[in-house]
Amino acid sequence: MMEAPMKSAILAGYMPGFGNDFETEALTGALPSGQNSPQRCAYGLYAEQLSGSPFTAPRGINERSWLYRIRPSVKHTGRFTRTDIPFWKTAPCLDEHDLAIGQLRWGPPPMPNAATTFVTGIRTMTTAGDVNTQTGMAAAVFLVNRSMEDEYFFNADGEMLVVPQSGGLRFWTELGRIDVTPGEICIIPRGMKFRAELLDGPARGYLCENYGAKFTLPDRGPIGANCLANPRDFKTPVAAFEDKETPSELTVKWGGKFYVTRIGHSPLDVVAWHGNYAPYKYDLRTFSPVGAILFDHPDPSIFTVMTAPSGEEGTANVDFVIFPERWSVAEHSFRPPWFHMNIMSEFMGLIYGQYDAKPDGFVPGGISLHNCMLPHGPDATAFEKASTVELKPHKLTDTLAFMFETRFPQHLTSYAASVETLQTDYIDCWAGLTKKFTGAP
Ligand SMILES: O=C(O)Cc1cc(O)ccc1O
Ligand SMILES: [Fe+2]
Repeated sequence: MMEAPMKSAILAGYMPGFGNDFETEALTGALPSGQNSPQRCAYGLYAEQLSGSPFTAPRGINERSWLYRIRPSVKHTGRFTRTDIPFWKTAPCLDEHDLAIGQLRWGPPPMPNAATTFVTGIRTMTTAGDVNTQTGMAAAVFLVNRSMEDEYFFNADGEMLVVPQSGGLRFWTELGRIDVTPGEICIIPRGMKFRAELLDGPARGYLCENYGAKFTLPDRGPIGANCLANPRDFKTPVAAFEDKETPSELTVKWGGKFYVTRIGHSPLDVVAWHGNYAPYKYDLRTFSPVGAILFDHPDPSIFTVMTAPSGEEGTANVDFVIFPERWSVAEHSFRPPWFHMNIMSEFMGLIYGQYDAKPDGFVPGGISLHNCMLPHGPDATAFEKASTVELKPHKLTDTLAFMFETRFPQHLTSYAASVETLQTDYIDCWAGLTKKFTGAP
């Protein structure tokens, strides 16, 4: 009998690790050995440094890559002119609407009828902080029905955390190709040129634009050297390049405004590179959750995949937290999230399945927003069930929700305040929580 072919743990086309010093070449000998700037590079390539941190940043957070490319980036920009991407908003973006504060929830925003690419299909929901002081973030959905062709983009305002919810995307970036499908995420660093192609019909998902320090892995403290997000599960693409002489346009997001320049070739022309400033992807199903194995419900920070620090210890500019499949085993405990008011502002999305605190109304592709100090918690149905259910070990299967949580209040865009899937009756999910106090113990 023929044996089934052995499946390798190594993902072809990617290099494993988080923040490693990678090296990769698409043509043999393209990468200089032992130095960054030879007098003449192999293949007639130009050497260029792309810095993701100030030159003098401490070693642990110093990030840069050396790119060996057909033309230097300066030849990928002619004169810029202003352009509009009307629904992509940037902080500060205040007073766009007159909706009162409140707990908010949306169904999946509708796919536009017009053609939308990964860039024109961004619909910003909230902005927080200020791009000019490199603090805060913006949370968006993307609704994409067309691939980018001879159209390229880079974001000078922040790194982009892409969380697909349906369909898939292929990011052709300067440093290589990343395919990302629901259950995976990818990060495209500030300044990295790319175009996005659809993999399988229209795509939708969520985007966090992080204006602050880059996402990194949280310290594990007493958890030790393993579990949560393990570095080997982060995958950076190997070098791949286009040598394409066709009329193209490059759009840049800079200071919340958009600029375009027309060029006669593809800017994705990096033949080889080395360094630690690079795009990467991560499969959220490789996250190894650690939780309460006897009683009580811990803080959701135990599920932090990545954190973008703000400079103040323990106070993230953005935390990216997931609620993955897991066993629920706590004894004599109310197992779902408790009622709470938090200083951090929580933007949540659902990739698939059901979220335990909100069995109804929070649907895949939907969004909830619980802003700074606005009370929330399990809805009445979830509360009743979790208060009375027999507490056997129970597996939460086929479920994946996430949260972009920031220290800065999240302000709604006019799109978020007016999109037809805004659930104006969200607050009613707590209406069934009645007074149970009788005075008797
Ligand atoms: O509000 C939410 O659903 C997110 C959340 C989950 C949890 O387990 C504890 C706190 C919290 O904010
Ligand atoms: Fe919460």
